[in-house]
Amino acid sequence: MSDEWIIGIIGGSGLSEGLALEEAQEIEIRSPFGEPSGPVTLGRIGHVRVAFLARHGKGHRVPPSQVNYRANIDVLKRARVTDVLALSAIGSLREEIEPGQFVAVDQFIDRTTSRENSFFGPGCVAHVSLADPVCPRLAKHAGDAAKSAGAALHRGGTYVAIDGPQFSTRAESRLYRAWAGDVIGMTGMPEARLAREAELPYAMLGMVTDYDSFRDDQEGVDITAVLKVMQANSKTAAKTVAELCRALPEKREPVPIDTALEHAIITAQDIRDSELVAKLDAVAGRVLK
Ligand SMILES: CSC[C@H]1O[C@H](OP(=O)(O)O)[C@H](O)[C@@H]1O
Ligand SMILES: Nc1ncnc2[nH]cnc12
Repeated sequence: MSDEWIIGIIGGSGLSEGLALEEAQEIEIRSPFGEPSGPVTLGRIGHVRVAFLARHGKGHRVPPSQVNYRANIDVLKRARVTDVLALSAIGSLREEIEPGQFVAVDQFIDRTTSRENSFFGPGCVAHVSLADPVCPRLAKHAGDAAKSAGAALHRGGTYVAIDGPQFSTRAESRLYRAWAGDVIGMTGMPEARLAREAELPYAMLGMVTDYDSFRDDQEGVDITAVLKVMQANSKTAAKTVAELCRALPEKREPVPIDTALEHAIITAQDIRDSELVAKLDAVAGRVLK
C-alpha cells in the first residue's frame, strides 16, 4: 500500500454542494453494487488528494433509506480512497450537546431496517469486527480540524441510526437516551459497517442541528430550523475538511483497519460464488486475489 493519503469525504445534508478543491475533476465511477448517489469529485487540498461524494446526490435527491451505501463506499474504494470522513447533520439527545456544535462520533446503535448492510453474502461470507467502528486516528485528526475551524467540539458520542425520513416520536427519543445514545441521525449506518468491510478507516463528524424530541419544553423537530442551523454551519464544515488536509502528516502510516478482511472471509475458496467474488474486486480484491 502506498503511503499517500486519499481522503474520501461523504458530504451529508450540510455539505451537499461540494468543496473547493484544487484541480477538481468530476468523474462518474460505475459500481457492480448499483448506482452511487452521484459523481465523485477528485481534487486536492494542499498535499492531500480528496474524493468528494454527496451522500444524497446533488440538490439532495436521495432519501436516507434509498441511499445506495454499498455503491457509495465501493466507488470511493475504486477511487483509491484510503480513509473516509463522513459529515452528517444530527439531532442531539443530550442537553449539553447543543445545536451548532460538532460531535466526533465514536459508536453507533443501528436501528435501521431493510438497508443492504453487507458487501458479502451467500457464496462469500465474511465477518469483520465492528467493536470500534470509528478509526481513532482519523477521528482525532477530524476533531482537531473541527476545532481549528472554530467549531465547539464533543469528542466521542454514540450515534443512533434510524431509518427516517420522519423524525422520532418523543417516546423513541427518550428510549434512545435511556440506551445511552448521545446523538441521532439517519445515515451513519450501514455506511460505517460497509466502510469497515471495505477496509476503509472511517470517522464521522456530526453537526448538531436540533434537540430531537425528548424535551417537554420544546416542539418536535422543525426542518426549517434544522436547515437554518445547517446553513450556518456549512462553512465551518468545509473549513474543517481544509484544516484536516492541511494538518495530516506528509506520509500515511498503516492502521489495523487497512487489513480488516485479513482473516474475515470464511467461505472455502473452492466453493465461493464467482459472480459475487467478481463484484468484490474493489472492496476485497486484496484478500480474494
Ligand atoms: C436534513 S435533516 C435530516 C437528514 O439530515 C441528515 O442527513 P446526513 O446524515 O446525510 O447529513 C439525516 O441523517 C437525515 O438524512
Ligand atoms: N433529530 C434528528 N433525527 C434524525 N436525523 C436528524 N438529522 C438532523 N436532526 C435529526
